[in-house]
Amino acid sequence: MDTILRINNLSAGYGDESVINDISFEVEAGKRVCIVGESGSGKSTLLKAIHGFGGVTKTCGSIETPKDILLGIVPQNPGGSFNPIRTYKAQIMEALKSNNIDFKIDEVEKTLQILGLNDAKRALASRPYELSGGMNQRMAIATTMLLEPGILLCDEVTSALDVKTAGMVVEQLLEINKLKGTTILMVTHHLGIASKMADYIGIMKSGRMLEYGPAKEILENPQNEYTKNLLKAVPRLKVS
Ligand SMILES: Nc1ncnc2c1ncn2[C@@H]1O[C@H](COP(=O)(O)OP(=O)(O)OP(=O)(O)O)[C@@H](O)[C@H]1O
Repeated sequence: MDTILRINNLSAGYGDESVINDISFEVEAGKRVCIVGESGSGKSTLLKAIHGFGGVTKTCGSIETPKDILLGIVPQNPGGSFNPIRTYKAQIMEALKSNNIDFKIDEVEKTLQILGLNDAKRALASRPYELSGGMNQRMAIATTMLLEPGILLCDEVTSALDVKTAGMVVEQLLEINKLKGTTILMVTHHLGIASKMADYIGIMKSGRMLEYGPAKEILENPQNEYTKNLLKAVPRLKVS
């Protein structure tokens, strides 16, 4: 399997100050990776450094992806990336146009349906303020997916959702990965979500990657004390 993302000794932060330090890991194409860590551990900063936006500056190391690959990011609060009073259809058309992708209604509706938005016509005619948090989150994932990213970067996409809706969004991300083979890199503070979704898990604390490896190994045989304690706080994990 080809490596689609290689991070070598990366340090990055804001201005001159690094908030993530000496991070190295690789992601194979088509895999699902979850980076888990408590609030402030640097997960969003890592995603922003990979995506190259959000004012994050790289102070050391490298981020390698294949040439011409598009990195799609679903931010923590997608509300901020949409105009609340314009229809999703207008905003999706605009996003596709600026990436030189044709708006094909069948393709758009199919993507919305994979994400559980079965009444795609209604969703497209809606404005963000008219939809629930869960629906807006799925519209954000759908819009990013329509740009055909090689890697889908997801920043805490379930944190604002109730448990049931969060579970649905995770199922739908798994479906996207299965149907389209999209590599997914998701950051979350929820080890339970990582256990459901990830092929590989990285554990971050205080800007460092404490351990990174196959999900089964991290969940069943963690090497780091911090990971062991995190696992104790999630008592009934099952790895399928
Ligand atoms: N725009 C910014 N300017 C300066 N410092 C920032 C900025 N954004 C984040 N930080 C700092 O970087 C550190 C890591 O924050 P980051 O948002 O990456 O953590 P996180 O693990 O994603 O947290 P959360 O789960 O709460 O989103 C924190 O100390 C935070 O205060």
